Amino acid sequence: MKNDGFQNFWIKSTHNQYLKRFKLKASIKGKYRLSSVSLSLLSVQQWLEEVFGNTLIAATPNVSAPIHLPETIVGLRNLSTGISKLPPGRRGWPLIGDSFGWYNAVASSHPPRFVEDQVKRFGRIFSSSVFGRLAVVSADPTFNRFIMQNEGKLFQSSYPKSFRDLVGKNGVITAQGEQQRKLHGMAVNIMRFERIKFDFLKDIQEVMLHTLNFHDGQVILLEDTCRKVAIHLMVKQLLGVSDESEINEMAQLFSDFVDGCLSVPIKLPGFAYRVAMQAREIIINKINRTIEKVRQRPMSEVGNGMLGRLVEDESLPDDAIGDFIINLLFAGNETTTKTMLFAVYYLTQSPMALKQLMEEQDSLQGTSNKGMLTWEDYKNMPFTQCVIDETLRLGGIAIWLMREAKEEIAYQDYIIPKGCFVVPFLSAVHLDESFHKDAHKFDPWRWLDPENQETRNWRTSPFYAPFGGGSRFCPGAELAHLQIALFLHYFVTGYRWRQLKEDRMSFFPSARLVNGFQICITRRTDEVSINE
Ligand code: HEM
Repeated sequence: MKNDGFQNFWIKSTHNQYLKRFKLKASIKGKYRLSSVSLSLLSVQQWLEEVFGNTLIAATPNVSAPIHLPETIVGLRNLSTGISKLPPGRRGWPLIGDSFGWYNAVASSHPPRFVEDQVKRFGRIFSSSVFGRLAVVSADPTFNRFIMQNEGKLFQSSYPKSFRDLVGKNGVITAQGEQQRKLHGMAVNIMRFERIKFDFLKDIQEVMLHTLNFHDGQVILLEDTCRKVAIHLMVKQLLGVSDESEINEMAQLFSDFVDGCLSVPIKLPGFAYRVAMQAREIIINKINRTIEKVRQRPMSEVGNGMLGRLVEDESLPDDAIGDFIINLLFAGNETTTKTMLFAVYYLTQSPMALKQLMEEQDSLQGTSNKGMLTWEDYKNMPFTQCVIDETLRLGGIAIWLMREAKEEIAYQDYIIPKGCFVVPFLSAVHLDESFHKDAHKFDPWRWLDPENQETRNWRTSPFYAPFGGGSRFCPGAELAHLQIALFLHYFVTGYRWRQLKEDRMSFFPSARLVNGFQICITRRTDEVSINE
């Protein structure tokens, strides 16, 4: 069998078999050392490794191919025993895996359709290669809950290194174990119900009145408007800044930062990732200066901003506060922006729902000063809440979660290898006809049905989890609901609109409408019906 330090083997990789990772790695090395296209393929591999922070796995489905392996790495006697049972699936081409399939899926208006196709062939839990990493994907509500509930024990979140560098290692999103739990607890505390009620209600409305200010006939891209609203909310809520020019400056920095988080991580000048890195540095410097200022002020003058409260609490060292704030910014900004945008998009397509929502909002009387809504008003918007819940179900803002197996995990008949990427595909469950009747229809009324109340509970329901679950459950969920409801209030009571350009959803690099939802705005005067 010996031949120049290499041995010839037939490695079989079928849907149900997974060749242990080091062997595949060895096979890649062996293979490309003998390949005439080695250099270009290797550089692609290195680039992807940088992007995804992991070694790529090449497995050729349903093919038996001769692969040359360096004798020293192989340990071939283990080959027959080192095969474990992965969920069935399709892993695409060597090296690139099923990246094109996944890219096409997320760039389409409806990524779960791709998952649906796999589910039909392989079942609700299947294996794949997601952007070059061997992955187990789940469209199974029970398994999704299992993954989320076992965060930190069997699974942990998994992000590319470039993303971790940008959001910072001290932030709740990238932190693991004890540190994650501590930071998560702080985020929950800072956005807890009573605080939202007293601290945020007025601030949010001030931002709405300031940013939703259009003249008759104005043409806008609603996506830009929603982004502006969300960024202003963040600046105000996180930093407690109220000076106009400072808000604008921070809004620009925040916007650059968020764009970079969602871009390809090219560190060259002019690229969004580099701009975001620079924005990050300036934001952190500003936060540090603000911390100094807060410390010099008497307690009573510490503002409403979360930063002020964090300094007051004294439970985080200064150098961790910046990362903490930046994490909240990332987690809350894009999600809120897109939910506001998609809600208006769906309402535009559903005149009945829009009419009912407008009637509900028109009927609310701001009882406090300057016509602002009170907490009681907010609690009196049942249909608006249904619209938000339905937008989150159908729009799929956080379509999937990114996890990694911390150890080899046995689930049902399957073995999930340690290090394997694990993807609870939330929106595949949200759009599954077996769990939601007419799942592809925008039907906010479904949430009024008494039979659906258990399903609707986004804290516990396996069938509806727009805010995730387990120890990473979104600490901003209540705040997000409040912000979106108030946005809808000020938008529909102040304006009517006409869509000017066809649009469709895409989910790459993040959830969006490809044309930004171009609309022409008309100020509402005293009419009450949009169907006049
Ligand atoms: C409609 C809007 C929102 C949606 C759909 C949403 C969705 C989610 C989801 C699905 C997760 C779980 C991520 C995971 O398990 O990996 C999450 C986590 C998180 N969200 Fe939200 N979110 C929204 C708004 C917000 C807001 C407004 C904030 C705060 C300003 C926020 C802060 C966070 C944080 C800090 C985490 C990380 C928690 C952790 O890893 O421990 N979110 N969100």
